[in-house]
Amino acid sequence: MNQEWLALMIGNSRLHWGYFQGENLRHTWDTSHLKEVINPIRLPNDYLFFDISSTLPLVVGSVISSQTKLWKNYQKFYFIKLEDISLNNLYPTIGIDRALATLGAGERYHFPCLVIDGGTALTLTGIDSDRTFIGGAILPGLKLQFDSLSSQTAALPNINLPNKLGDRWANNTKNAIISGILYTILSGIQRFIDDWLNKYPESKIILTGGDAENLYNYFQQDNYEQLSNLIVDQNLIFWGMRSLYILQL
Ligand SMILES: Nc1ncnc2c1ncn2[C@@H]1O[C@H](COP(=O)(O)OP(=O)(O)OP(=O)(O)O)[C@@H](O)[C@H]1O
Ligand SMILES: CC(C)(CO)[C@@H](O)C(=O)NCCC(=O)O
Ligand SMILES: [K+]
Repeated sequence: MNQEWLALMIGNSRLHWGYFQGENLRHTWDTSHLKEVINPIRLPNDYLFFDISSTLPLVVGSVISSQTKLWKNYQKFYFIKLEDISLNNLYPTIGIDRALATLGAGERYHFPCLVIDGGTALTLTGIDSDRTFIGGAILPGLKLQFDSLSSQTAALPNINLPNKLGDRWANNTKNAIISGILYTILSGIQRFIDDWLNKYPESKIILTGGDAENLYNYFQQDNYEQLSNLIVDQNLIFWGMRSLYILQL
């Protein structure tokens, strides 16, 4: 079946969109949060824009209820709730983005899996081979760490995420901030991964979210010995939505 549908993940800093034909994810893009629902939805297709009819089914996951409410009059609106996710032992307040991403990761790469989502917040979420949630962690994401340091101090400048990891022992302010944040995050995540792989040696480790590519590159520059076990996949949440929605097509 090739029915078209839209997937929308309402994240903390922006909206993440996916355009599907049946099971095939044809296009993904990000936009800023909406003030109102504009009709029709505009799908950026490389340099062109074309409009999607508002009758397309829209599958929505959201961690921001005020953004969800904007869609209440949309015709074919499927809102994903935690109860829809076929994973065991999820705690009631876990973010739907974490649940969807781990579901998508397991469906795509097999369970057990550990998902590391480098978003506004950085989260780790681990699922075992019985699709049971084992546990996870939440910390400020990369950009948030840089932003909060500069906004709460007088002398520390705001810095964009660098491509290069740089020297651990820095000798200017900018590089000291980069070193402090990045080396600390990397060692912390490595400890989580190593611990997880001790328990679940056959597990996949999947990086996703806005910072996934950067994190992978930093791990590479740091010569992380588990690099070959890391996968970058920006579409985990969409794979999770697909596995739920496809049943209804
Ligand atoms: N255009 C962009 N806008 C915002 N963040 C970006 C952008 N490009 C890369 N990033 C990086 O992505 C991170 C935010 O990730 P993402 O967009 O996945 O977050 P999010 O929308 O809050 O999603 P989630 O709520 O699922 O974490 C930031 O730490 C930032 O460094
Ligand atoms: C942790 C975030 C902000 C990551 O996007 C989101 O998943 C969320 O709002 N979670 C709720 C709290 C929890 O997951 O325990
Ligand atoms: K909050």
